[in-house]
Amino acid sequence: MLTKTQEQIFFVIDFDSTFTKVEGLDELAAIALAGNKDKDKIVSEIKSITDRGMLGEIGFAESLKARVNLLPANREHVDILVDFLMGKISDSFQRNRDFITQNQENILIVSSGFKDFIVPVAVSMGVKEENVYANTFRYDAEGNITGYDESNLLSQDKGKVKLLQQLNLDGDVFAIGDGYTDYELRESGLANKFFAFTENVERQKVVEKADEVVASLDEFLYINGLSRSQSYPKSKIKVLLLENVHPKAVASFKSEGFQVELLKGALDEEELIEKIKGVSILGLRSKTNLTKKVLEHPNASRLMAVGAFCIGTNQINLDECERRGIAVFNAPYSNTRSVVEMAIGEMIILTRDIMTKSNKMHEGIWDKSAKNSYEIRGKKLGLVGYGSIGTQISVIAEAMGMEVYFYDAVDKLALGNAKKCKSLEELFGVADFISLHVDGRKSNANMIGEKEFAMMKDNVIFINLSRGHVVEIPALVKALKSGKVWGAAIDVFPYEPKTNDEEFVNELRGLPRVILTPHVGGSTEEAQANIGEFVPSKLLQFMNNGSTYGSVNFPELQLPALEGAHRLLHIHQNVPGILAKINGIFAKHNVNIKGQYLKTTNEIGYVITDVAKEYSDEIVEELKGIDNTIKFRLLY
Ligand SMILES: NC(=O)C1=CN([C@@H]2O[C@H](COP(=O)(O)OP(=O)(O)OC[C@H]3O[C@@H](n4cnc5c(N)ncnc54)[C@H](O)[C@@H]3O)[C@@H](O)[C@H]2O)C=CC1
Ligand SMILES: O=C(O)C(=O)COP(=O)(O)O
Repeated sequence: MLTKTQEQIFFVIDFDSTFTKVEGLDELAAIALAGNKDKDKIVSEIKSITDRGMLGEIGFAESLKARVNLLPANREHVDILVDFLMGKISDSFQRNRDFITQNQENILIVSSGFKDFIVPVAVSMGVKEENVYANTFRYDAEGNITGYDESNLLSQDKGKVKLLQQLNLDGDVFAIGDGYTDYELRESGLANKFFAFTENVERQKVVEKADEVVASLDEFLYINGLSRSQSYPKSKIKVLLLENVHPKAVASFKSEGFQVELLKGALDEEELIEKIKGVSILGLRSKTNLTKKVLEHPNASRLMAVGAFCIGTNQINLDECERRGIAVFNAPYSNTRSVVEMAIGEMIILTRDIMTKSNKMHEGIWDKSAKNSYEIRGKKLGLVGYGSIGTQISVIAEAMGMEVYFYDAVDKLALGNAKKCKSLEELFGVADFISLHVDGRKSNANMIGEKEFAMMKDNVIFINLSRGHVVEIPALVKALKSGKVWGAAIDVFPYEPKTNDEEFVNELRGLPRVILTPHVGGSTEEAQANIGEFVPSKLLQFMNNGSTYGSVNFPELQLPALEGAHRLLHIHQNVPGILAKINGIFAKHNVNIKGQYLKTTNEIGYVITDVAKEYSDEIVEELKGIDNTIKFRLLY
């Protein structure tokens, strides 16, 4: 029997779908029935009985009996289940193992599941075996489950209530769970509070009855001011991901406990203003414009970080983000290779006139001839923009026997035998192929128009996989129709549909020898998966320890891991004296600084201070109150 002082709190925690992500008995059925032709039918029958029991639609004793009767399981299946459940412990429980071990005297697992699989899992997390209250299976001599101990209170209707009555805990009782039977502890007056736990399942009927709804154990600990691994629960931090970013990105944020919403398409300004409300982390690709209007709207006031799940960041008002203390990250190299391969492939397709030949074949026309068909070997490639993509194309094109020329706005080292041109005019005068790889900065709008096409050699092959606004489409159409441009491959357009449901409208449609692709230069499985890992890792480093390494608009700081300290992040306008004021506050309160880092841009300063554990709310308020403060964050 547990007896505690009055101020003590007992944490009565449910197991299935709370401590672990799944329902143990359902999983046991799936394991036991593996290979059975009626598996799906029986498992879904068991699941539906579980759900009805959880919602209080049928009595618990009836639901348990019905489920165990349907279960052809044995000891071996239970062992397999234990291994499986070890990997299914709820993420927020795993994060807060310390809380469990430190409070093991007061943590009770009260479950209508079975000790046979609960004890090993709970004990592995620091729960005391004697504090696990659950049913036990009965087995026959061969180890087959034949039933369960029906005298156990937890196998009966209102079993949890009966058990708590018997335990007669001396202190406050907080019940945490996802099911109706957990709420019944509160209803009966045996628990002071019921916390509906929604990390794994959310049942409306249970949520409605709760004193508090907690999306994670972090949130429960935060609400109750208990020691925890996250200073602020991530389940309260909203992540909005747009433009169908890779599922890996969603998984990274979810496994850290964030509240994640993924939308398939891009959003226009008004839609984004609506959706950005309460969002702290925004993920987008090339089609969503993050404008000043969106950023200055009160709905965007919680925004801390933006991830461009692509290379280009021209769609984001980087300066406005910086002024507002919002760090922006991108994936500068993850899709480089994909663009390179597409550009090279398109050069070959166009110069062999494969589009025309293939179209004819589909119409049944066999036109075997070498007319208008050339090799790329020995031809001159002109690259406009010699950055990550341009240089990689340069190396590969040269290896394929092309002569490479390039023009870049800044002085770039020529790779291999590539030749640097001093002007666009010089480049256009010599190139048989022109491929654009400049970035999408505003000043590059309409960089290629009638005047530029006129400078090019006749019958040039023209490729644009950079940004749509770089090329004047009417001028390109004219150049194609006049024969100045022999063929073109265009992947990016001044206006691009927001989703796959919108029609693509453009004057280039229907022209011969023009490859049109829906902005897929960087859309390969490999690139998207790489980006889906890379960008979240940057965003998470920023959120978890303040590192801004790789940010495209923020002072870059790579910080050591945070150990045994509080980390205070202060973002301010870059005016004289802020660091002195910050340190003045620490000195005044006699707080020992364990480490401090400062980096500035023209616009902002970013100061990170690691302090010994003790600090007061007063200090935090004073730090936030320093003039010219933009944002303040506290981590541990
Ligand atoms: N179609 C697609 O799916 C994709 C398109 N892109 C586009 O490709 C662009 C280039 O990517 P990276 O090579 O990684 O960028 P990068 O920043 O490494 O290279 C861009 C180069 O263009 C040069 N440049 C900019 N404006 C110029 C001008 N007016 N004249 C001459 N040179 C100029 C810059 O100095 C720089 O060297 C991205 O910014 C993005 O817009 C990138 C990935 C996928
Ligand atoms: O990486 C880039 O800059 C791209 O243009 C690719 O954009 P996307 O992610 O396909 O919208």
